[in-house]
Amino acid sequence: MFDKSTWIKLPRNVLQGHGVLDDLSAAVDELYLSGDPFLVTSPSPDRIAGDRVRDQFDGISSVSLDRASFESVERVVDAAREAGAGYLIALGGGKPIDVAKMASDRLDCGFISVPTAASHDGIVSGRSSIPEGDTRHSVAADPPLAVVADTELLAEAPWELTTAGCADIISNYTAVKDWELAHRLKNVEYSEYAGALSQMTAEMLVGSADSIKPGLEESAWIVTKALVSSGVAMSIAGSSRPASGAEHLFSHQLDRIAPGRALHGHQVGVGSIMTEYFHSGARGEWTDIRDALSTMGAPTTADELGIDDGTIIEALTTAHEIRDRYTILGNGVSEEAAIEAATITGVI
Ligand SMILES: NC(=O)C1=CN([C@@H]2O[C@H](COP(=O)(O)OP(=O)(O)OC[C@H]3O[C@@H](n4cnc5c(N)ncnc54)[C@H](O)[C@@H]3O)[C@@H](O)[C@H]2O)C=CC1
Ligand SMILES: O=C(CO)COP(=O)(O)O
Ligand SMILES: [Zn+2]
Repeated sequence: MFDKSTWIKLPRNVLQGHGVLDDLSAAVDELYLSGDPFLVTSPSPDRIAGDRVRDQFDGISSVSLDRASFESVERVVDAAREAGAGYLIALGGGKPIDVAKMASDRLDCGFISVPTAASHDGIVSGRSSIPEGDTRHSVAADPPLAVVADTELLAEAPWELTTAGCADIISNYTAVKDWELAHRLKNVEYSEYAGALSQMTAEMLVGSADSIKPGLEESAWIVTKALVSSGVAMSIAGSSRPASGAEHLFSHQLDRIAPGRALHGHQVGVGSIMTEYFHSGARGEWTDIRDALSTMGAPTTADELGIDDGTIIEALTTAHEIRDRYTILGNGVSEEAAIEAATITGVI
């Protein structure tokens, strides 16, 4: 008997372009939602674009968060319940979007993703990434019902947020290699389609490197398209595997040991240089990853991340403990091997 089945959840409307934030209420009308909206944001995005949302939704209640945590999710759930909200609007970077994604799952309602930074590929994905104590949960949640990505707004965001988005996409190269390895060694389920989409997304972004420059709205356009495509790969896979391998474990561990030092995308980019070295050796493709990051202006060294060498080595040797996800790190790399990899690749 044929017993395979799958359920791919994707957004219904994806609006991308100059000034589309002003079409947010029209995009919401198209979804035939009932009840009032509730805004989930964080301080800078609220200051930058909160009023443009409020202007379209009279009297909308809101919560502004400063971090992604299960506590923040509870805060949103309580406040949205109290306000009698019918759906959520997430405005900001990856953190408010992840919190709103999980809260909407708890509230059994939909949410709309309104990124203010092209900094991460959770804009569209059906995963919510939330740290808790010594671990990091990649929680299954529904993807947004709609995405409204205003390239004018995204292009005005600090440039390093866009280079973080580029690096989050470039890390797909090693994430897919880790996924294939886990499939071969541990029989982890692998989707050829999701793996190919994720890898092609990284290849297309690198192919457009010449058009990714500060001050060009086209850069925000190219990077956002890649972030959407990578999020779709995660939705097809039903896991973050196509976009999150050992380089993400390394970054999640840095978030624990050295919180708030560097952006998620920048950390995974540097992680990807070293994990590519583990995959293919000193003459392998780690130089391609480093060069792609550097062409786009993303960090390639510990110094550029603002993180000391010892912390890089600690994160690399303990990254495998973050969660039960088999990668090239296996059961852990020794301190000597970590120092050698970080030194040869010029990270430290
Ligand atoms: N669920 C998923 O599939 C994914 C989740 N993530 C998660 O997303 C988070 C990383 O996303 P980030 O956007 O880097 O974090 P973030 O939401 O903390 O944003 C980074 C900083 O940029 C600021 N910011 C945002 N838009 C701005 C603008 N237009 N102008 C000025 N400042 C602005 C924010 O206030 C914040 O200080 C991590 O927690 C990561 O785990 C990342 C990728 C995928
Ligand atoms: O950051 C992500 C993909 O870019 C999400 O991955 P995690 O599941 O590791 O949080
Ligand atoms: Zn990521």
